[in-house]
Amino acid sequence: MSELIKHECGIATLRLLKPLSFYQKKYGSAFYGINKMYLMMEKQHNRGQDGAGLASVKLDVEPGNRYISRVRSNAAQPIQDIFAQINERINTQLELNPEILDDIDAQKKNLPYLGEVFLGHVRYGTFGKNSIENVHPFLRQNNWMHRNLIVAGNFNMTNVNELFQNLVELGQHPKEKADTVTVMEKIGHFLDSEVGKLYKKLKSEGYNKKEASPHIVEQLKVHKILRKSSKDWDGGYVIAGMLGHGDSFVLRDPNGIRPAYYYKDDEVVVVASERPVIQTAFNVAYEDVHELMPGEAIITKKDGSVHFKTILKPRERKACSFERIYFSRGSDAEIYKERKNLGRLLMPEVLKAIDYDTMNSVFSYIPNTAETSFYGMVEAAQDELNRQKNQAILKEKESLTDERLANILNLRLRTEKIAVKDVKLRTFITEDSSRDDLVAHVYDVTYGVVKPTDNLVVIDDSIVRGTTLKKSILKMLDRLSPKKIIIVSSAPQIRYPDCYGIDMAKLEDFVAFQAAVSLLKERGIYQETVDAVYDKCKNQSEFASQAEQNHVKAMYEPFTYEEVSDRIAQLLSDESISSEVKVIYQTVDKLHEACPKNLGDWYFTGDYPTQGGNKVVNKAFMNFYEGKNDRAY
Ligand SMILES: NC(=O)CC[C@H](N)C(=O)O
Repeated sequence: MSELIKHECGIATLRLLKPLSFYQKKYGSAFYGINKMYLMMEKQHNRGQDGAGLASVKLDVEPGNRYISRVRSNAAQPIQDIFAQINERINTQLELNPEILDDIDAQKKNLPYLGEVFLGHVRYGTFGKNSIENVHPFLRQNNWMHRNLIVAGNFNMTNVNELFQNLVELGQHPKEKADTVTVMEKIGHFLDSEVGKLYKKLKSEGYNKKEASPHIVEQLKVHKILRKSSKDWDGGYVIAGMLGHGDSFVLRDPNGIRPAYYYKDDEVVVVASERPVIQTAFNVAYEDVHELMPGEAIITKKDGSVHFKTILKPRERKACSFERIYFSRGSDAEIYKERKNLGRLLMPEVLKAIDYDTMNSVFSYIPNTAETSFYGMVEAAQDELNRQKNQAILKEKESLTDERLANILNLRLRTEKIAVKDVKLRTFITEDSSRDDLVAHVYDVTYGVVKPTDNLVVIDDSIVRGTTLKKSILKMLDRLSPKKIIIVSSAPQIRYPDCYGIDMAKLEDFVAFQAAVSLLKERGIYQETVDAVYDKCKNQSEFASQAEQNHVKAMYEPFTYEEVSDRIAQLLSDESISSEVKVIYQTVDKLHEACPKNLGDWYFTGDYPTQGGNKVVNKAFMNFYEGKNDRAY
C-alpha cells in the first residue's frame, strides 16, 4: 500500500510445558521463551508500530515473590525498546548476583520475565490514543493469584462505546477510554464471579480460603468465563489472555474475521496472528501450524493440558481478505500463491487497456507490498506474449528465416523497477499536515527506460485514499512522459469503512467514495441521494441495531464499477499530469477466486458480517453528512 493506513495488531502467546531447566539443557538457555517471543514479535512488526508490549507469568512462585512481569513501549521502535529494557533489567540483576548464573531456580526467583507463560503484542491503534496506557497487554491486578488477568488483542468492536457505557453504569470508572479496558473488564468481571462461585462451592465442601486456592486454579473453567464475556461483543477479534496462576487462552471471533494460528508439541504451545511467524520461530512445517477456528478458543491450563472449546457458535466464515491482499507477510506459502493470483487475474483487463500491445508496455509495481502480485501479473503477461509469438510463427511459417525466428523468440516482456521508495514514511509521520508535505518525496522514479510511445503499467496492492498516488507517484511517473499510465489495484475499490481492526473509519477519506460523490453531483442527483440516505440512516439508528441495513450502498448504485474507476482516475490526476491515466481495480469475484478462504469483503461490498457493521457504516455516513470529523465507532 503506498499510503499510511493503520491496521491490525499482532499477538503472540507462548506456554513452555517443561521446566526452564529443560530448555537450558536442550537449547542452551533458560531464556528460550523470551528469545522466541522476541522472534515472534519481530516477525510481526508489520502488524503494529504504534506500540509493543510483553507480559510473562511464572508458575508456582512462593508468596512474597513477583510472578507477573510486564513491559510496554510506544517509542519509535517499540519492539526493540521493550527487549532492550528486558535485557537491561536481566543483565543488571545478573551483575548484582553473579552466583545465580548457573542456578536456574535462583534465576527464576530473581530475574524478571523469566517465566513459563508469555503474551506479546504489537499495536496499531484503532481506538483511543497512542499513549502508553493504550499499549497492550493490559493488566488487572489482584492479591489472589488466580484473579490476575492480563489481556492483549487484535480486535475492534463495533459496539465499544456501549460496552464502555455498560462499565460506567456498573459504577466502574475506567481511567482511559480504551477498548481493551472494556474487553478486559468484561473478562475480569466473569473471572471474579466464577472464582466467587467456586470458592462458595469449595467452602461448602469444608475447605478454608487458603486450602481453596489451588482447587480454584484446578477447577476454573476458562471457557465458561469467555463464553459469558464475549456474549455482547460485536466485532472482529482475537483476544489473548493469561491468568496470574498460569492458565492462558486465545479466542477468535465467530466469523473468523481476525486471524490466529497455533502450534503445539510436548515442549510448547504457541499462538500467533500469522502462520509463517510460528514456522520460522520454531522451525516447523506449514502442515504443523493450524488455524484456530471461528468462535473457538485454545485454552492451556496451568497443568499444561490444552483444550479447544467452541465459545461462540461459528457464523458464516468471513476472514478478512485484506490480510491476504496486504497485511500479513507474503512469506506464507498460501498467501504468496494468492497474491500472485491476484496479479494474474487482473491481466485480461490490463491487456484490454494496453490494446494487447505488450511490446510497447513497461510493467512495474509499487514497492514493497505489490511485488508478489506483480510477479503474478507478469506471468500472465508472459503467457500473452508467448501466445503472440506462437501466432506470429504460425502465420509466417512459410517465409520464416532464421533471423526472423530469432527476432520473434527474443521478444521479451519489459519489466522494470520504476517507482523507488526513498523514505520509510510510516515509522515517523503521524500527523496529517506534515504527512502531506513529505508524501510527495517518498517515491522517486527510474529514468531512461520508458519511451513516449510506451504504456506504463504499475500495480499497487490497494488504493484507499489515493493520496500518495495523487501527490507523489503519479506526478513522478508522469515525468517519464509515457503514452498512458495504467494503475492497477490488486484489491477492489474500497468503498466502506472497516470496523473490525483496520483504521479506516471515515467515508470521505476513500477515493471511491469521493468518486461516487463527484458522479452524483455531475448527474445532478447528489442532494436528493444524500438526503435520502441520511434519513434512512437516522431513522434506523433510533431503532434496535437488529434491523440495521447498510444504506450507504445507495451512493454507488447508479454507477457501474468501471464508471467509479474512471472517475477515480480523474480525481487522482490533476491538470499537471499530461499522460492519459487509467485505473483498473480487481473485481470482488476475482478477489474471491484468488483468496478462496478469506471471503470477508465488507470494505468492498458493504456486506458486513455483523449487525454492528451496518450501524458503523450508517454512522460514518451521518458523520459525513453532518460534517463531523468523528470516527464511526
Ligand atoms: N489493530 C488492533 O487490533 C487494535 C486493537 C485495539 N482496538 C486498540 O486500539 O488498541
